Parts: sequence; structure tokens; C-alpha cells
Amino acid sequence: MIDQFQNTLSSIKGVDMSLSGAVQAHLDDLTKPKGSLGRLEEIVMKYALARGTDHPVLKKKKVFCFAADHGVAAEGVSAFPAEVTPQMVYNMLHGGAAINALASHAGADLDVVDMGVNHDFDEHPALRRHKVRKGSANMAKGPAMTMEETLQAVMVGVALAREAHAEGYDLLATGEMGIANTTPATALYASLLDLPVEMITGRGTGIDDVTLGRKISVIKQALEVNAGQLSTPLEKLAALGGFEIAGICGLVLGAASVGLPVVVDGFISSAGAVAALKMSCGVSDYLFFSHLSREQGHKTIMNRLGARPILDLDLRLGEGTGAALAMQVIEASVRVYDEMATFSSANVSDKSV
Ligand SMILES: O=C(O)c1ccc[n+]([C@@H]2O[C@H](COP(=O)([O-])O)[C@@H](O)[C@H]2O)c1
Ligand SMILES: Cc1cc2nc[nH]c2cc1C
Repeated sequence: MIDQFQNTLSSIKGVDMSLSGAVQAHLDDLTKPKGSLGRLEEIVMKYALARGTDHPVLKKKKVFCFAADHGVAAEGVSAFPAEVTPQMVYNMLHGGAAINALASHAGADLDVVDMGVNHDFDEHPALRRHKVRKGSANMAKGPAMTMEETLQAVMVGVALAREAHAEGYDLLATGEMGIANTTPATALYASLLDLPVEMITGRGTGIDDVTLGRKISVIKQALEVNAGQLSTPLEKLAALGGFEIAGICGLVLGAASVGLPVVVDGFISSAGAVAALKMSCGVSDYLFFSHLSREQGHKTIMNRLGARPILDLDLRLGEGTGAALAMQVIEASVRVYDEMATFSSANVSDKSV
């Protein structure tokens, strides 16, 4: 498994920047003052470079919502009980979650991926069954996952990205569902980006002050207990992550390895993406951070990465909701690039006075 993982990393190549001249020339030839479509121009440039063409197409889109449970939930770090994880998976399979509405609005397909939910699910067309274990171990007492489990979960994400590429998808998005998962996500950020725990620990599903204090202590304890096994990004992911976070990390790596752009959802998805970035910096050419989560710390983390998320709507739900919305902005960027007239074709003067 480690060989497959290393092969994935070595197949990630940065984009061919030599295409940027042709893309910029087309953008500047469209009937608008230069640069006046602002970040839409930046977005279509990134999308075109990731796709390796100055005639990019964006038709097929898919959101992967990775679900898992977390042993650290037993420390009382969430406002909701762990049973909500499988209950929300059923809600998604029945079409009743926010991500169902927003993926449908974006014209994106939705796959729910069971990476490690503490429940046995029957087969369902929208459910991908890749359970590694029925929930991670409590990271406050030891590593959340073994190295073998971590690699297995990462390689599930890689395989899903490659399958989507083979099926002709143009753009992928991450999402997640997992009660307590802001706790491992925060521990990962603290370790991967060397950020103070207090500064980046937030209220997740809506915890009170007492629970917030406990959550901070639990994260610090996890960093201490696992201190001996935090040398590489993969070790950090194993000790402090979770099955859905590892799946997201794999989806990002797999997408980058086949030249497919991927839209990263909020606080927890970004942790999987940051793990992938630390494993291979070439990944950044393929990543769109969809939105700035309301979750405390996300702004600090985005600033640390030098990333500017596409949207800022005070979302803090996860599931892939912000990513589905941002897919529509990316699609809008590609459509203006593709559909607008040029100065010469529309007989509009391109000279400013
Ligand atoms: O994506 C976000 O920015 C986000 C921020 C806060 C909470 N969540 C969601 O809420 C759950 C985790 O919150 P918690 O309090 O149980 O750690 C999990 O199911 C996430 O999808 C998601
Ligand atoms: C109801 C509910 C829905 C969610 N969706 C993502 N995380 C969630 C957490 C809760 C509690």
C-alpha cells in the first residue's frame, strides 16, 4: 500500500504555465474592460491551467461526501451525539440534507462515501461502501488510526478520484459528515501548520464555553500523547486525523495526479487538503478553496496558506455545501470565457480613450 501511495505522490505534476499567455490573451480579447470580471478571470485561468488547455470544458461535476465516526467523540467535544453521523448519512441517501439541495442546484452528482461510520449500511445507489473501521480510536489516548488503515483510507480517495476522471468528470468537490470531526481537524492544523490550539479551536456544531475549554484540552492532550509519532504528514494524519479526513486527502491527491481540479469545502475538508498539500506541494495547482468557514480558525489557516476562498457566506455546515456553491461560480467563470464575444467578432472598439 505504501508503494501505491508513493506512486500517487510521484505522479503529481505542477501545471504547464506556458498556457497562461493564451488564456490571458483570450480573456483580454473578450468584450469587457481588461480585468473587469475580477476573480472570475483568476478562477478560469486556474481551471484552464489545471485542465491543461486554453479551451476548457466544465460539464460533469461530482461531490463526494465522506462520512466517519470518531473515538474522540467520547470526550464530549461536540454539541451532538455520535448517532447523528449515520442518521445524517441516511438523510443524505433519502435526499433530505442541505448537500442534496445544493449539489442538485449546482447540477452536480453526489456520492456519499462510508469511510468509517459506526453502523452497517445496506447497499444503496448513492452510497459508496469503503468502511475501514467503525470509527477511529480516541486520539486523546493514542493514534486515531494505524498507518495501514490510514493508507487504506487515503487510497480509497485516490481510487474515487481516478474513477471519476475515467468517467469523464470535469470537476470534483469534497464534503464530509462526522460528529466531533472539528476536533481532529483542529489537531491536524495545529501540527501541520504549527498554529496555537487556542487560536484555531472553535465551536463546531455549537458547543458552549465549558465544552470549548474541554475541547482545547483534549486537542492538546492528543498532540502530547502522540508526540512521538508526528514526524511526517502521513504520521500526523494517522495519529490526529480520521477516516473521512484521510479519504478527502486521498481524493485531493488522486485528482491532482490525473489533472482534475477539486473544490475543497469548509473547515474539516480543508484539513484533508492541507495534509495533501504537505505531502505534495504540486497539489496546490488543482485546489480551489470554496469558502471561508465561520468556524474559528479557518481565516487564520487560509491566511497561513496564502489562499483566498471563493465565497464568504458564514457557512459552517460541511457536507460539501460551500463546495457545491463554489462549483457554480467556477462554472460561471468558464461560461463567460467560452460564450462571450470578442471585440473583433462583436465589432466593439477595444481602444480606451
Ligand atoms: O465545514 C465546516 O466548516 C464545518 C464547521 C463546523 C461543523 N461542521 C460539521 O459539523 C460536524 C462537526 O462538528 P463537531 O462540533 O461535532 O466537531 C461535522 O459533521 C461537520 O460536517 C462543519
Ligand atoms: C444535524 C447535523 C447535520 C450536519 N451536517 C454536517 N454536520 C452536521 C451536524 C449535525 C448535527
